[in-house]
Amino acid sequence: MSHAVHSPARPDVSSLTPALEVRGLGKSFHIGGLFSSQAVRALHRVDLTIGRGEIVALVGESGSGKSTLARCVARLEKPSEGAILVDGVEVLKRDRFQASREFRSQLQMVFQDPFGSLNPAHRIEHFLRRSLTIHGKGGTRQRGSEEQTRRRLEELMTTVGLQADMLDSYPHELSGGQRQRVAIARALAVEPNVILADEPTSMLDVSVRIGVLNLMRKLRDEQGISMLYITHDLASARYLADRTAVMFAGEIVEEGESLDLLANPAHPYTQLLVSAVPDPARAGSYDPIHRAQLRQAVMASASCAFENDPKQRCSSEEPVRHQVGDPLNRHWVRCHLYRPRAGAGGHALATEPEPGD
Ligand SMILES: Nc1ncnc2c1ncn2[C@@H]1O[C@H](COP(=O)(O)OP(=O)(O)OP(=O)(O)O)[C@@H](O)[C@H]1O
Repeated sequence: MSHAVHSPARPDVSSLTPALEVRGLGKSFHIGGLFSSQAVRALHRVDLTIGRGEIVALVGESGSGKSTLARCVARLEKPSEGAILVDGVEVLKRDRFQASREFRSQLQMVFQDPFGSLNPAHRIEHFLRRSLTIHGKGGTRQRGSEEQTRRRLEELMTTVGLQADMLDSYPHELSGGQRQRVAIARALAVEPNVILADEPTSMLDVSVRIGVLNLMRKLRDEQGISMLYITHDLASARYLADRTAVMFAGEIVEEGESLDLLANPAHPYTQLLVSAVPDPARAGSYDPIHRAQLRQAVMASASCAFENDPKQRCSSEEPVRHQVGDPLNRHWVRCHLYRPRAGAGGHALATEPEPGD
């Protein structure tokens, strides 16, 4: 795989109002039945910004909170606290119905399962036409003749790399990769500024994954669409995303330019994830047994499994952000163990306690 390529024509995203901004987002789920006071904290003080025409990958293991974040942003879940700004407008303060109408024309979600999201009784044309007429820009009913609508539907199919005559097919006549392209076309019909893609390739054959990733990249480069790309797969994050954010136990613990972050992971959890990716350049470095032990320690720990400190500072004191290396890489980490390495902007995990500890 090659690395994320930035088109020279793309704007400097840092100078514009972000397409999506999440501030201090928290979400707890009540569990254990009616009389239980137990709750699971799925998200905690999550801050995330996606610039215009930028793809940000959200990576982390199962249960880390990635889908909950996407579902809160898509307003499929109600966050317990925090703010969500789409194009600079705070959406949680808006009337729910109004916000959801506006929302769907600005922000679309593409789900993991290309099989479950299309009703088998309808032809492909039905799904795209519905998005176009109900949610498309220009009001509840898209203006224009039937001929124009059909042309637009064909154009959408071509944009996602499908033949126009597949509009007349049923979902079962398409492959998984083709169905996921239809799901993307359906999102595009609305002309959104932001797409939230939750594991869009994880149920696809390896051979067709790259095509879907390339399509997402094309939509960013040619249409300036911003994306939150949720994945377990670090290699695809490096391939596709401008920046990558790492989620651990409901918090974003590290974030930076994808290439820099994945080459120089600063948080022990990110290092754990990176160590699980077989890499020919690190021959012999992947030890599945060691990785399984580390993972078990992470999952079993009530506090931070990485903190080899009896005082468990993480449970009493939230770690602050530290910049990692060159500020241009916008790479930061939140970990009590982090110590900047003296000199060339590198980093290291502390092996000795901080002064005063
Ligand atoms: N509706 C719910 N009720 C109770 N707990 C929930 C609910 N949805 C999510 N959770 C819990 O919130 C945490 C985060 O789950 P989430 O699905 O967001 O993780 P994820 O990183 O997307 O995992 P995966 O990659 O497996 O989808 C988990 O502990 C999960 O059990």
